[in-house]
Amino acid sequence: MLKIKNLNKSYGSKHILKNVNLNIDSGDIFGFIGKNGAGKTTTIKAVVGLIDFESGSIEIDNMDIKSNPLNCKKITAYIPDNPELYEFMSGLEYLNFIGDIFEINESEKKEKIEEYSNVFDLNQDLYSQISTYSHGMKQKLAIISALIHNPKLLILDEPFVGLDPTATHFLKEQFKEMCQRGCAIFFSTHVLEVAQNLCNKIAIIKDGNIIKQGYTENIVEDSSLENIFLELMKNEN
Ligand SMILES: Nc1ncnc2c1ncn2[C@@H]1O[C@H](COP(=O)(O)OP(=O)(O)OP(=O)(O)O)[C@@H](O)[C@H]1O
Repeated sequence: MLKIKNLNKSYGSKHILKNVNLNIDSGDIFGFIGKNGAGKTTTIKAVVGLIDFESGSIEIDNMDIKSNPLNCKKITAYIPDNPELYEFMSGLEYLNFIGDIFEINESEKKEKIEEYSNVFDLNQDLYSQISTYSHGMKQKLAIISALIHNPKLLILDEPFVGLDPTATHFLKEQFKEMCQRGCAIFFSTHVLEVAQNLCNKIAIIKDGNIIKQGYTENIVEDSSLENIFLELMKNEN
């Protein structure tokens, strides 16, 4: 569903991503792990078309993101770590707006908005202006806006930051449900416990290099992801 091949990205003279190769299949919940500044957000931004890159290729559902950007975006949902929403809209207006962009029919849109705003406990606040929302409420709204259009590929940057325990629980349940329907989920996180328990596959990036990638159980074996991660950070220095 998402194939990143030999991706290289620099900011000025600083080589940030160094031949990054990642493969995320339908049904995967794929965790992307690395220290601050390792290159996670840069990779994600390249995938969703927010930044250009010098070499390599990115394919979503066998479509190249550079030659077929619109069709890639139609099947992808992206939730950044700090969602910038239209603050002057109410939550409901925003969700309707996103639903219309993705051409969801009226009855399905209404049903999905109701379902997910209940699940994420945002139904009471849907008529309030987004400018009055807390960080966590904005995060929930961004998540709902991604879920209502049923993406084939869901990409999230640090999705659990700022979410309360109930919303965290429901998001994890949604991930499992979506991956059972064949959706591919790719997210960055610093919460290694969540990654270990939730993700069937994991990649670890250090200084722009993928230093480990594969099935979680094969990476962790009888240790813990935290131990493996700390060990890898030591070894690679
Ligand atoms: N717009 C930019 N201009 C110049 N350098 C940048 C820019 N954005 C990111 N970088 C650099 O690219 C490197 C990777 O940053 P990135 O945001 O991808 O890290 P990250 O793994 O997501 O980190 P974190 O866990 O802290 O979010 C860092 O050295 C950062 O300083």
